[in-house]
Amino acid sequence: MRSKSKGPVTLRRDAVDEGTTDQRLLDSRGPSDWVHTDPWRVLKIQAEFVEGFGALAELGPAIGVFGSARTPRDHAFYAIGEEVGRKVADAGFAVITGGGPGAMEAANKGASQAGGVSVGLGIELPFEAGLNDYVDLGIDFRYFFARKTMFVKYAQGFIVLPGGLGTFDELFEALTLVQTRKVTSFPVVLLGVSYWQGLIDWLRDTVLAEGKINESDLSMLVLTDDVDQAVELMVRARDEDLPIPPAHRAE
Ligand SMILES: C/C(=C\CNc1ncnc2c1ncn2[C@@H]1O[C@H](COP(=O)(O)O)[C@@H](O)[C@H]1O)CO
Repeated sequence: MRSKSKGPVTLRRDAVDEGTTDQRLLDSRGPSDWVHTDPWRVLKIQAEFVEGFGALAELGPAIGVFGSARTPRDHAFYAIGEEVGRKVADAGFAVITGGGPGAMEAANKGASQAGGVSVGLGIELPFEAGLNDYVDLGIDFRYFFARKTMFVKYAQGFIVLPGGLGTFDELFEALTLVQTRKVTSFPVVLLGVSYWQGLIDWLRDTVLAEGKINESDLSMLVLTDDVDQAVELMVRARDEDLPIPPAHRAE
């Protein structure tokens, strides 16, 4: 009687199939179009989560720093980004950025040169930029949503430098997750009063006034030019588990 075992499964008579699982795995002659299908993509997505969680699980307290990929190295906000990275690292946090150029590079530079943990969560883009030179622990993601999960899972607060669409996306993702209680509250500081004031005014005078957000949503945001104040807020939230003090909230 023909009989075959496949793991816990026993096959007999006509149920017996040809070859072994290993043979099928190692055979390169079959169709390969399945690598372009969604089930295969799901496995790649899973792999990104596994790699990300594996690399960051033991990171310790960390602050996410967002900001424009286009901030030139000779711009004042590049220097401020370096100061943020350095002071956040000096306060005992790892710095997590998008790993790209501009404000991200500045924050990674400050953190790395201060001897801190400088993390970059890069993203595959059509215009290849690669991880900046100051990323000491880098992970490259294919999928934006997997990468964004890493920011909110491993950062305990966010400092947001002036930026464009990518920065807005990351900022509003963080705010939405707090608003919908998908994450417990964390401090969010907008650094650069003159850059961000217009957004705060619009949020208060239009969005809040029209009842599209609550006062508590707006009060999640702290607006300042003072890097020390931004870092102090992160430290207080970590050490004292304090809610954001009302005096620091955006007017
Ligand atoms: C524009 C150029 C490269 C872009 N490279 C990026 N690498 C990593 N992360 C990026 C990149 N661009 C955007 N991001 C993410 O969005 C935020 C900045 O976006 P913005 O539109 O510039 O504000 C940033 O925090 C990243 O996480 C070539 O110079």
